[in-house]
Amino acid sequence: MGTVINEVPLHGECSDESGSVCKVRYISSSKNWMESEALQQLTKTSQLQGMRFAVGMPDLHPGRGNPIGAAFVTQGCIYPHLVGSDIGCGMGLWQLDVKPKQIKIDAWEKRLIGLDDPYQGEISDAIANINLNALSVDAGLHNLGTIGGGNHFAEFQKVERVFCQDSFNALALKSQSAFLLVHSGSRGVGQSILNKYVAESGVSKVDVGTQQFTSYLAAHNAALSWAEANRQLIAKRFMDCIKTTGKQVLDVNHNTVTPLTAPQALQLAQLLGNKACAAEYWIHRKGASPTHLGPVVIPGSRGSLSYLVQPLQQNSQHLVNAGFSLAHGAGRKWKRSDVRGRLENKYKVADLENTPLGSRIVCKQRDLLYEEAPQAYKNIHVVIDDLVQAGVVKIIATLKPLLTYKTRRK
Ligand SMILES: Nc1nc2c(ncn2[C@@H]2O[C@H](COP(=O)(O)O)[C@@H](O)[C@H]2O)c(=O)[nH]1
Ligand SMILES: [Mn+2]
Repeated sequence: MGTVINEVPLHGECSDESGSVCKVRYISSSKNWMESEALQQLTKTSQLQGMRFAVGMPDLHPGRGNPIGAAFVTQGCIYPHLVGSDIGCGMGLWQLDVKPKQIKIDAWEKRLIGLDDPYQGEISDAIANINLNALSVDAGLHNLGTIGGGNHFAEFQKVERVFCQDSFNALALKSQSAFLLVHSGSRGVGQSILNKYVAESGVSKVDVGTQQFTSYLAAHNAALSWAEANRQLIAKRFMDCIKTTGKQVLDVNHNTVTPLTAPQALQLAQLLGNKACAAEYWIHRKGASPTHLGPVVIPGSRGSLSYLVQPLQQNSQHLVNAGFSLAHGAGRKWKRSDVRGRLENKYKVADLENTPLGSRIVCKQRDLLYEEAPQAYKNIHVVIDDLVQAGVVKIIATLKPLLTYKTRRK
């Protein structure tokens, strides 16, 4: 264990403008695909003022200036642009009251209608937990219950293999059930919040305790509730379409900024040799799942397995080393703009609408169908193995895609 934790640069320490040191690491074995551009972005971001600890996950890949698949701990300030525009994007998993054997892919595909359109039903229950005033931007409720574009999706899955029966049972899961994995976030709401607090003000660093800090954080927290409500309504709409019911197994956000818990802050202060007030630590997760909120699903792509994993609490040193965070997916291997050129001559649209695992894709946008091809993603098995080697997770089960819904809009 530990051989997959790499220090960046040679001794893993960068200093910000104030001269304070930030430890920088990434979790990756030699088998994993890791782009130098992603590591450069990790190092550059770690040099922001107030940055104390930066950890790249095995799914680390380049973003627009800042990498995706990373956790950044600051002290005394936060950076809204590191959370990004899709505040509260996350993965929710539902166990359905239907068995994979009962799933008729052709019939189900036909029944998934109207899901890109605004939800016409009653939403008062769905929005009950959202602090709409705190959002401080238009609540965008016409988008609630819709997946959105990019790599967001809703996917029917079945259990491929159970690795840890005890943990599987503890979650009251049944291997004979079908599952629904929903990946979506706060849609336009998160983008509006980012515009309001960063683009419009031109300020990227927000000091803890300022009025702007209090107001951004309230909007951010309301956007987390919006995103969670969105995934719940998406799941309800999908279940309604196929006339089934189900129960939520988990729901974990991967784009957030939150305070470290008191025990985490103490552990990190020890690691950093920092005698300053540990309570001031804030952790930004951009495409990274937390390790302290129970099991998470780490998906690969529409053409590969997803992993249900349990973060390991036994060895807290491993968790602090990993920035109390996990990969949130396989991570992009190819840039969106490159994929079509690489695959267009090899695969027709019809080829991409089915996967070697036997699953079906609903995606009527030709460009998106190519951009999201499984080949564009890193190898999920290697990403998961790196997390296992780093001592931060155990595998509970793997899930296999049956039907992935992206959009019917052309
Ligand atoms: N099972 C599926 N996994 C997918 C699909 N499209 C993308 N992905 C994986 O999800 C993460 C999400 O990344 P994010 O940065 O947008 O939050 C991505 O890294 C892929 O590994 C899919 O259709 N099905
Ligand atoms: Mn996401």
